[in-house]
Amino acid sequence: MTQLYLASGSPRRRELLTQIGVPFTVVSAPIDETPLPGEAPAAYVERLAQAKAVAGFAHTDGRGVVLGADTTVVLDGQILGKPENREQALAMLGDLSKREHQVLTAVALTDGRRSVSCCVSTRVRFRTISFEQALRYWDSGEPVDKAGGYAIQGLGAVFVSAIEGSYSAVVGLPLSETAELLEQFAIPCWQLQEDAHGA
Ligand SMILES: Cc1cn([C@H]2C[C@H](O)[C@@H](COP(=O)(O)OP(=O)(O)OP(=O)(O)O)O2)c(=O)[nH]c1=O
Repeated sequence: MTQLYLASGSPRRRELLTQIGVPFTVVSAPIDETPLPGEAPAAYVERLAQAKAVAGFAHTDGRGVVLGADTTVVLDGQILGKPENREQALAMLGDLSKREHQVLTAVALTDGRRSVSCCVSTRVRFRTISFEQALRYWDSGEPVDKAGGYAIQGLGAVFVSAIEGSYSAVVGLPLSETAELLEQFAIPCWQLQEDAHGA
């Protein structure tokens, strides 16, 4: 069986990959996440996902497959990354209030010879967020390491009035598309533990 490596420090991505029953080993390979001048958001997330996979591959024995992913929030064509401080987080939440935005998540796989990737776009609509709510939300500690300053899987769920597309992509890894990419490297999902069904 091909060994899968997850090049990510994100606990969300670990949980999501575990959810679909794929065994993996985490490798840490931080990269520079600065957008290139004039870079389109979809090109940006796909480039970062590929860069994470390639950087992770350097930390393996060269015989496995490495998965990298990147998530960003896009509003009016602008990339909203992780807020660097309270002011940035409050500004992001204020901008997202009562509007629809896109969440882009790209996934890339490489085995050192062949690389595949995809980018998934999901539409998320927020209800009105008051300044006081944004302040309290910041104080919860949740926005700090999340693209766009919120977590749909956490307290931030109360802001989400509608979603069109992939929920798991918003959290950090589009599971249906990831399964398809894994199949291209003959890595199946649902690798049940033998003792899980009494075998
Ligand atoms: C919009 C949104 C983002 N996020 C998270 C997913 C990502 O972890 C993070 C975006 O940052 P990323 O740079 O995509 O990922 P990361 O730095 O957390 O992890 P790594 O690069 O090591 O893989 O925002 C949520 O958890 N929930 C949400 O609703």
